[in-house]
Amino acid sequence: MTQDPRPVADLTEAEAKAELERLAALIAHHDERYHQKDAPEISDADYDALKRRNQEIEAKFPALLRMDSPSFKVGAAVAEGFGKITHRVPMLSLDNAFSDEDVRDFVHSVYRFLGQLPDQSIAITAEPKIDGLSMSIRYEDGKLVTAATRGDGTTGENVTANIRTISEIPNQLPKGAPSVVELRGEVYMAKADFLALNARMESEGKQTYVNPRNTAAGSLRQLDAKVTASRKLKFFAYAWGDMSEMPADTQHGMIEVFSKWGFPVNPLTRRLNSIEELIGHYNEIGLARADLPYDIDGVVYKVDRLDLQQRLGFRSRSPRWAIAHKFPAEKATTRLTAIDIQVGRTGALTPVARLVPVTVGGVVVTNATLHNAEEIARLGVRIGDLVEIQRAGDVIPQILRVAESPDDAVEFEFPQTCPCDLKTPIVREETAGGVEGVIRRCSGEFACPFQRKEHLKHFVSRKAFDIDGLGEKQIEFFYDDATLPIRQPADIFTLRARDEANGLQRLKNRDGYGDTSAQKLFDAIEARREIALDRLIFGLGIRHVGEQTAKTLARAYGDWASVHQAALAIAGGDTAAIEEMDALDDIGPAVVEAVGRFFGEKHNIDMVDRLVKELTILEAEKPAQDSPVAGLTVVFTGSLEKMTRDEAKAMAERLGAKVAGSVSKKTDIVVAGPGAGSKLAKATELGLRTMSEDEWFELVGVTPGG
Ligand SMILES: NC(=O)c1ccc[n+]([C@@H]2O[C@H](COP(=O)([O-])OP(=O)(O)OC[C@H]3O[C@@H](n4cnc5c(N)ncnc54)[C@H](O)[C@@H]3O)[C@@H](O)[C@H]2O)c1
Ligand SMILES: [Zn+2]
Repeated sequence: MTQDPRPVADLTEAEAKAELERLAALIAHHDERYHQKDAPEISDADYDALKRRNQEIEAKFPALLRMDSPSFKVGAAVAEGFGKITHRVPMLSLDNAFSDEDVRDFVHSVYRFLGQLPDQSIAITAEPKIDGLSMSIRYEDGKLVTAATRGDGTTGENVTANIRTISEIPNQLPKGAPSVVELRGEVYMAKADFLALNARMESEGKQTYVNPRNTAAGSLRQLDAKVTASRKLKFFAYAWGDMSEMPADTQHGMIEVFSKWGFPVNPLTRRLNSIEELIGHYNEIGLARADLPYDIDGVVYKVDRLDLQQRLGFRSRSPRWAIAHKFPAEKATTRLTAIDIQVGRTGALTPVARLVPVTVGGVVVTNATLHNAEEIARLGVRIGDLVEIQRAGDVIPQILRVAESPDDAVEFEFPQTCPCDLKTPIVREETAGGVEGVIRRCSGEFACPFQRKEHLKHFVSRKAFDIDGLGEKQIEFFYDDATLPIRQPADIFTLRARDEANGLQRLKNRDGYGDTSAQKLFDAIEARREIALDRLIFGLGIRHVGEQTAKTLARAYGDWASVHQAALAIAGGDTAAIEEMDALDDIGPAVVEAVGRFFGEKHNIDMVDRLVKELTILEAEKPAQDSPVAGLTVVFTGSLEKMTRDEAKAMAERLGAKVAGSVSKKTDIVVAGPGAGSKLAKATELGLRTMSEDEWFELVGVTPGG
């Protein structure tokens, strides 16, 4: 994207025609990547540059204007899988201003259009331009009825169920609100929630997201609203569509009404009276930008009076009464002095570029992520290079390109071992997403000091050992404790004995522990000395061995001795053992390989041996082979009335059935409670066997509660 295109002034008409054709196709491609797939390939600044070039050529050669010109288009068409909603009032885009000059031009054009003299001041509202995705939410008689994305401006995606999961958006308007209200605004993800989500993705060994905007869009445009619900999306109201009645006559007044109705509105909104004030406010927001809890990419100016808005009207893709004053791309050039390897919680090794400190958009940047070895190769970056960096969406700075490479720059060699110095091999993993998805990990797992603490947290987590009073916080506390350290799982079960050796004096009377709480902790630990086989397997934190896989393994092998023997055999390369595990339902080569790798490391074997000595491991319950649902795949949906989801799942599994989260052709039975929605619809569509909760109990011959 950095190649210099030919200046517009030098283009012949034939060249301009070809260039417009190229740009139309290219921009349409990037629109689809950004709006439909939530996965842009180029930066917003580069995208905006393409649009501007297109506009400049069109301005110089008006006769060449294409029917499919990007200048007329808004967003992209509705993605597959969603219902469509036609907007009664179109959802448009905004014209952009990139300089103070552009802002002046905008204000002057407003005055000119209205025939107003410059001294008759026209109030203009300034609102931060939230970097999320716009949403139109329709209320009828006060009740939320539909919600739609912008789509191509005319038709959007029906995301009503997803929007209902956002707690900041009321389901009900207060009494007295107009009978039809189409409220519009921006759904976004706060930076902190984005970082927390990424930390979680990382701890689950999944590839992380790139920025809050795409993550918010991707989280909202989910066919399964449960995913949306888990993502903590937020909202700011700033516009409207179809309204049966107008509750105010200015932009600012409308926003105040929205706030009274219970919608979040942005606190940095101002009503201003001159170009100088607009630019002053823009500069102020620019300085505050880095510290805001959410990403913004500019300031939107809107003529405040709604009657004037109406007179000004619309162009094909944007209103004449508003403009987005964008912040410049946050780029800078600096020297790369070193590349360090950072070890994440799951052992993922990320190369980090150390930079000569440089200020980018008001923030001092000293590091930039290089993502993985493939990215280093793609950029061709070497130590000592002058690099161009960008703060993308305010999160982690990225290296865009090498600006200059001196002769004495040094090639970076990706290390063969983890900085933890265990000399355990680095494992290269390919997750979805091509070269971007390649992750290298330290295979040290429990033994790698960078990973051990996180493994311990996993070990005590709810679906593993689930020890009351011993959670993440306490692991942090005990991990580095001088007198009673917990450095590996077995240490948890020796905690009391170690304390006893000191007359039970070490734990109590400090850091919040008294007689009772210390005793309570010891009791909770004792209660878990007897543990279900699947919880133990899951608790070990073997890569790819999640809760479900742990259950499958437990059920298949029955007892710990058999699991252990099989795992050691697999580590030793025993083909029969490998094939046996590989043949299990839902278990693929990745799991078998991970088990083999885990039990191929002496430190893991020792850790497990020490732990197992402390435990009584229960045998797995054998699933009933003669049950009427043995071997079938069941989906529970809707609200169950006689059992919880967990109970339903456990019962079905006890009866030898497999419980799935989503309906597919492979589903055998769908048990639907009241309020069952899309899953039931899909089951009916696929002609699957569906039944009520009661029919389910009848089928399996169980009396609820009995
Ligand atoms: N990187 C890429 O490949 C790529 C591709 C397409 C679009 N884009 C980016 O998307 C944007 C262009 O798309 P666009 O058509 O949505 O235009 P836009 O983002 O420039 O302006 C319109 C949008 O601004 C948002 N907005 C936020 N706060 C607002 C407020 N207070 N009042 C009104 N609107 C507000 C709304 O969602 C509205 O739809 C640009 O930033 C562009 O760089 C990038
Ligand atoms: Zn390591």
